[in-house]
Amino acid sequence: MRFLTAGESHGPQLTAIIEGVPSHLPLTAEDINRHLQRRQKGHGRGRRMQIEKDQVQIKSGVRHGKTTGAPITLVVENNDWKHWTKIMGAEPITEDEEKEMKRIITRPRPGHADLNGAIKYEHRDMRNVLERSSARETTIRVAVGAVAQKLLSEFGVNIAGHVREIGGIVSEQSSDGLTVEDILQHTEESPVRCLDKNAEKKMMDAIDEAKKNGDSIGGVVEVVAEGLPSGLGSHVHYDNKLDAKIAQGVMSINAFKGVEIGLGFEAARKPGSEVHDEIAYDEAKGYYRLSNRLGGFEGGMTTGMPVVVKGVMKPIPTLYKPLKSVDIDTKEPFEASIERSDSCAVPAAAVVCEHAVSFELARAFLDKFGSDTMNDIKGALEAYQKKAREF
Ligand SMILES: Cc1cc2nc3c(=O)[nH]c(=O)nc-3n(C[C@H](O)[C@H](O)[C@H](O)COP(=O)(O)O)c2cc1C
Ligand SMILES: C=C(O[C@@H]1CC(C(=O)O)=C[C@@H](OP(=O)(O)O)[C@H]1O)C(=O)O
Repeated sequence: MRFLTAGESHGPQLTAIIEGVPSHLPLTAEDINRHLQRRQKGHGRGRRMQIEKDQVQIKSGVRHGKTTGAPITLVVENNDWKHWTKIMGAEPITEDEEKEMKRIITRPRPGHADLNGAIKYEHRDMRNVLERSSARETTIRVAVGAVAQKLLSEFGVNIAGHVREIGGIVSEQSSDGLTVEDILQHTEESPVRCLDKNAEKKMMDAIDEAKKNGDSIGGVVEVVAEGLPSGLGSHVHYDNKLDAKIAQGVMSINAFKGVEIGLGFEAARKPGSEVHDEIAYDEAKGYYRLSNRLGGFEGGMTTGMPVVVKGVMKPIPTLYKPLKSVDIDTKEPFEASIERSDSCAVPAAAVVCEHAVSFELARAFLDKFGSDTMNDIKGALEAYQKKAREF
C-alpha cells in the first residue's frame, strides 16, 4: 500500500491516491469524516478552522460502500479557496496584476519552510513554498490514515492518539493499563485531548497565555495501538524495520522534532533489568510480555503487545510576537507582522500522529498477510496466529 498527496493550503482542494487497499473492505465517507472532524478540534487553533468544515469525497476505488481493489482517490475541498481564487489560480497573470494583489511574500518566517524552499526552488514569492509546506496537507493524510484505520479495525486492531504534554505541563494520567477505548472515551470531548482533567485546565491556560503574549507552544502526543499480531516488520534489513518506518511517518508531520517508542529516551537512564520486558506463555494467548516498556517492538518487529509511540511537536513558527528575519528583496532586517495563525495545534497533531502511525501499521499488516482481498488476509492472519500460539 502506498499513497501520494497533492494540493495547496489555499488552493481548491487536497487530493490523495491510495494504491494497494484490498477489495471488499467496507468503507464510507463517514468512516473518514469523523476523523477529519477530530483533527479540526482543539483549543489554540486560529481562525482558519472556523472557515473549514472538512468533508471527504471518495472519487474512485469504492463502489456501493466497499473497496474494489482499485486505487482510491480522496478529495477534501478547501472552503477558504473562494477567498483566494485570484491569488492561487492556475491561469497566468501579469507582473503588474501580481504586484496589485500585494500578496507577494518576501519575508521568511523563522522556523517555517519559507527561506529554504524559496532558495531551493527559486521562488521570489515565498507563497509558492508556504502553500505546500502548510500543515493543511495533514487533512488529507488523516483521510488516508482513516482508511488504514478502518482496515485494521476489521481485524481487531484499534488505535488512539492523545496529548501527554503542552507547554511543559505534563499529564499525570498515563495510558498504562488503559485500552484504546478508554483513551478515546476520556479524551474525545477534552479541548486539549488529554486524559488528565487537572492538567487539561492548566494546558488551556498555558495556550491562552501564549496567545495573549503573541507566542506559541508545543508539546508531546502519544499514540497507542492494540490488537496487533506479533511479527509485523522485520529484523532482516534496515528498511523493513517497522519501528523505523513509524519514526519516519511521525517525523514527517509538520513541526514534529522527535519520536520515542515505548520508554524512548528514558531507556538511556535505566538498567537493562528495568527496560526489557520479560516473556511468558499461556496456552490460550501464546507468548506475551509481562510489561510493555519497549512499546510493542523488539528487532524492528511487533511483539503483540500494544504499540506505544510518542511524538514531539515544536511551537508553531508563525508568531504574532515578531521574530527577526531578513526581507529577500531588500536584504533589510524586519520584524514580521502576521494575519492569522494557530497558537497551539498539539491536540490536532495527536490526531495526525494517530493516522500517520495507522498507515504504517496497516502497510506492514498487508505486507505480511497479503493485500488482494479481505478474505485472503483473514485466512493468512488466522493461520499465523495459530502458528504463533502453538510455536
Ligand atoms: C495541525 C498543525 C497545524 C499547524 N498550524 C500552523 C500555523 O497555524 N502556523 C504555522 O506557522 N505553523 C503551523 N504548523 C507547523 C508548520 O506547518 C511547520 O512548522 C512548517 O511546515 C515547517 O516544518 P517543520 O516545523 O517540520 O520544520 C502546524 C502544524 C500542524 C501539525
Ligand atoms: C489549514 C490548516 O492549518 C494551517 C496550517 C498552517 C501552517 O503553516 O502549517 C497555517 C495556518 O493556515 P492559514 O495561514 O490559512 O491560517 C493553519 O490554519 C489545517 O490544519 O487544516
